[in-house]
Amino acid sequence: MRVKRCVAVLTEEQVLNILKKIKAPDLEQSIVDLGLVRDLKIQADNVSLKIAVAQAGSQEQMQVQQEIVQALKQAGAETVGLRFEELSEQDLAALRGQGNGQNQGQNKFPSLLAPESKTVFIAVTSGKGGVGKSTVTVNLATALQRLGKRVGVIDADIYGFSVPDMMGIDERPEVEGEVIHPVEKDGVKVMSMGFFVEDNSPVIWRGPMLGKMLKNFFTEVEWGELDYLVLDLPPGTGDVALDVHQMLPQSKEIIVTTPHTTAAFVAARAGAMALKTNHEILGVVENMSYYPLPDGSKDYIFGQGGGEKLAANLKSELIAQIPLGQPNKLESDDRLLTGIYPADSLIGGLYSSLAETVVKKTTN
Ligand SMILES: Nc1ncnc2c1ncn2[C@@H]1O[C@H](COP(=O)(O)OP(=O)(O)OP(=O)(O)O)[C@@H](O)[C@H]1O
Repeated sequence: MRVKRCVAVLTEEQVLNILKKIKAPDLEQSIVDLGLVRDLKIQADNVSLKIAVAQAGSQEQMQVQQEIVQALKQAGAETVGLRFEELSEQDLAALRGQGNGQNQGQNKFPSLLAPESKTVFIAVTSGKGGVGKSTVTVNLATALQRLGKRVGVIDADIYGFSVPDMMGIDERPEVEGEVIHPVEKDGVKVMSMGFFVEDNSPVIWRGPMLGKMLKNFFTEVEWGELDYLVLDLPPGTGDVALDVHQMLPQSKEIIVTTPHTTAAFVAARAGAMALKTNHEILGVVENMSYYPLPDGSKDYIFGQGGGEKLAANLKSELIAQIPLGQPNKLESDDRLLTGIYPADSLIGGLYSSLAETVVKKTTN
């Protein structure tokens, strides 16, 4: 009798995670981080992919081949279709440079990823889009800067990079030789994936490419000394979130939700990932909590309790409840209207309190 094997269908994320552990022979870095995995396709329990190698047909290639097939079959793939393509001399030289990127970076300027770096990383995440993750990122960063901290922001939300717009940034980073200088706005240093997109055209970047970009943001960008680096991650638990978890094991997290219970339920997944990867959750920020009425009462338009419930679920704390309100342009302020709330507004004050809480929680 023929017994049909019951196999789990792998997702792209799972496959990339498995491949991440496999190193390119003479580059000493993961084939995924180096962007050597191409044309990945998964159909039922068949996985097919192309790998770029230094030298086709070499002993190293065969070794990588065996490692990949073995790892994927062990994880449940029935068949693994592997093709190879040879890297050009130019690509190879660039990758060799990148392989040592961290060391080169350390020679050029101290890397934020160096073990002696004192920078506190805070990843701002959410379960779904549109809950105000970018708004919280830029306003928390600004509030920390107002407290006198040296602050940087990385906008890694590739599907909706809104940080430059929210901060009123029109310029691009300056590139000097091999060094990239972040854009500085109101004392906050900013790098955004959006700086590398022309005319707001849609970008289709695959996971490994994103990871590479993000890594370059740490190793090729001269941040100077920073007390805090706040990262705006794409919503959900995709590749970039995973990259950040792996690249920044010391990163702490803030989870943004709205009071709506469904939003909080979805956000719990992002929180569960943080817990699973041992990232400390600083707390939950509930955004759009209520609409403040002129008589001082509150209208809970989107319901109540989502933030509280999520915090309890994650054994964390609700560290801010931000009401609905447009960041107003001050009469005296002739700058463009941005997404930053003025320090003396109700919401600006709430962000100051949030920044104080964050400082308290991250200072020993
Ligand atoms: N408290 C608030 N009151 C009023 N509008 C808000 C508030 N918070 C955010 N917004 C607005 O809601 C919209 C979505 O916010 P934002 O871009 O910060 O969300 P997001 O979670 O980062 O979304 P995405 O992941 O899709 O980029 C923006 O237009 C923003 O100005």
